[in-house]
Amino acid sequence: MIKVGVNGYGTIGKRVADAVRAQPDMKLVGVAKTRPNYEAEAAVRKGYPLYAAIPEKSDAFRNAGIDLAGEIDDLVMQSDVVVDCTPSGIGEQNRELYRRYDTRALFQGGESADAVDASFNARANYDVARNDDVQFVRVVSCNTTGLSRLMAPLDEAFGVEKARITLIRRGGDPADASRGPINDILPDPVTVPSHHGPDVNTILPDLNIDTVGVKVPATLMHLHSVNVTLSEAPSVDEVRDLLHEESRLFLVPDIAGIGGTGQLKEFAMDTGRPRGDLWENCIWDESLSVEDNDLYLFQSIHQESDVIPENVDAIRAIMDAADQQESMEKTDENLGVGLESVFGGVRKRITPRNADD
Ligand SMILES: NC(=O)C1=CN([C@@H]2O[C@H](COP(=O)(O)OP(=O)(O)OC[C@H]3O[C@@H](n4cnc5c(N)ncnc54)[C@H](O)[C@@H]3O)[C@@H](O)[C@H]2O)C=CC1
Ligand SMILES: O=C(OP(=O)(O)O)[C@H](O)COP(=O)(O)O
Repeated sequence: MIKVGVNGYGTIGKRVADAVRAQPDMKLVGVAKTRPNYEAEAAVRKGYPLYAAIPEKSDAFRNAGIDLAGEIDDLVMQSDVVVDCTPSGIGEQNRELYRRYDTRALFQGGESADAVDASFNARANYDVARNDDVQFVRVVSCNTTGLSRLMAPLDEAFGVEKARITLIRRGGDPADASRGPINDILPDPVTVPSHHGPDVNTILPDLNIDTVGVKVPATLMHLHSVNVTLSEAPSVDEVRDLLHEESRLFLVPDIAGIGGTGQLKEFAMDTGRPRGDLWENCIWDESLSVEDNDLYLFQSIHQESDVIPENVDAIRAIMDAADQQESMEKTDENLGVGLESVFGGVRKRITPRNADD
């Protein structure tokens, strides 16, 4: 049983805690929070032991009538792995805390690749974390996760000569009132190519990829406009069959009448997904096209949740507790990953194409 702590219980942390609890081979030791807000109350209601992320603020919890299981050092001591889900840049400051107790830690995409021993995506480079020398692993950001999951099977099956991606990025998360834009479209980053391509290269070092990003007044999901020049010239059906084999790629059937990210989220909520989460890349099936060697498609990424199954797999990988296929299938099975649309028939479970290597 892998003992897991979560440090930082916000958009990502609360989802990681729920996903860990759903795994039969993991025990959620507890979650660390800075203040007794509505998310702390939810953690208590779920029975998650609560730890003070900042010891000096412990009294705030007691004054709010919330019993603490301890302070952050106690959580780190009791955990085999801590999943650090603090705001961008804070994780790096916590490395010494984890080192002090020789506790392995996962960081999120807001941390620098230089701050860790390895950057991780379960489908593209799972084994990179299965090394005794690896104490700190970064689960790459939602956009990099979505791009790595798509490029890995395409490169394995057809060879990728060059990928060119335009990322239409949401301005902030729905619950994040401090962000925008409210009424603008921003080249963001204005420098091109953007940081996303090099971030994908922390996962797929040899991939020839250029990305550009814009930010728009939306909160629900990101949207990628994808063009990939392949070494071969597959048919659209060959590409469709390949993508269908991946449990974390959902081909949105045209018959479903899902015209955008709002209806995608509505579909997720209608299917009963917790918080309306979409752990999978959502690729519009109708957008798939191949012109000679050039593949085109649109995919949407639910930034709040696509990294969640990746964190679960990274826990097993850093503990060397399972191989890629075993972990991804276990994660998918216990979390419920692998959208099965009644329109598109039951999806095949993932069998990583390099599983037989
Ligand atoms: N929200 C998103 O779309 C995505 C975020 N990420 C990354 O995940 C990480 C966390 O992001 P979010 O969950 O969105 O942030 P968030 O702001 O929703 O949650 C962060 C939580 O950490 C708490 N916190 C602040 N300082 C802390 C400290 N010193 N110790 C412990 N907890 C502390 C905050 O109170 C908050 O509850 C960041 O690196 C971010 O870049 C990655 C993919 C997508
Ligand atoms: O868009 C994201 O990161 P990325 O575009 O830098 O890959 C993630 O959703 C986190 O971004 P945020 O820091 O705007 O919340």
